[in-house]
Amino acid sequence: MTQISNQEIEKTLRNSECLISSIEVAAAYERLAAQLNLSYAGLNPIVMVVMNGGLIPAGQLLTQLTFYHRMHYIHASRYRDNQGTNELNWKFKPDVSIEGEHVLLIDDIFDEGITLKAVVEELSKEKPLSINSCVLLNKIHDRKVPDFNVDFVGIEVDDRYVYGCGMDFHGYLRHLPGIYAIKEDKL
Ligand SMILES: O=P(O)(O)OC[C@H]1O[C@H](OP(=O)(O)OP(=O)(O)O)[C@H](O)[C@@H]1O
Ligand code: HPA
Repeated sequence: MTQISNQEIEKTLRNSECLISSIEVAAAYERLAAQLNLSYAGLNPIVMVVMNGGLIPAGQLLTQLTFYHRMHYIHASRYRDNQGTNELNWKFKPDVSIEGEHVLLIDDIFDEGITLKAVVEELSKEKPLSINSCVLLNKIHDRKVPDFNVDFVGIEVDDRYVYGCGMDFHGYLRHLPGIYAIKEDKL
């Protein structure tokens, strides 16, 4: 990923508005953790972080989990091929057996749903006992993939390109503790 100068990044930050504050995000993590703790009590699942974006939400959630679990990760990215079709590019497939296991995927955002749907379809071939997904954000629009839904959602977000809390702006700004977007008049 190409480097962007610090000045350009600072300009992006000046042109950004906060859509969801770090306080609201922290409250969403608490709510999500409480739901997961109820759903997974005693189930001893494998928690799979969907890299890169899932890293920060997973880190924030894991310390609040009260059920015993093992943590692994997968690395998959969406890309549009030259036919305009959405494909999933597997960069790292799980190197553990998930057969007969409860699996919980954690990602940052459910946008069109291409990534999580494809990941769930692929991992389901290995016959896990259950496979569910959890995201910090669900983006509200009517372009979702058919026949798939995410199971645990922290916050609904407007249909804008967002960054922070794991989500990037040209590879940067994943570390921001709130959710940001470019101001409408600066687009
Ligand atoms: O619901 P979708 O429309 O599939 O979009 C959501 C996915 O897109 C982003 O990943 P991306 O492929 O950009 O890679 P990243 O995690 O490295 O940012 C994000 O982290 C989700 O995994
Ligand atoms: O709004 C978004 N921001 C960052 N990454 C994303 N991947 C899908 N949608 C988004």
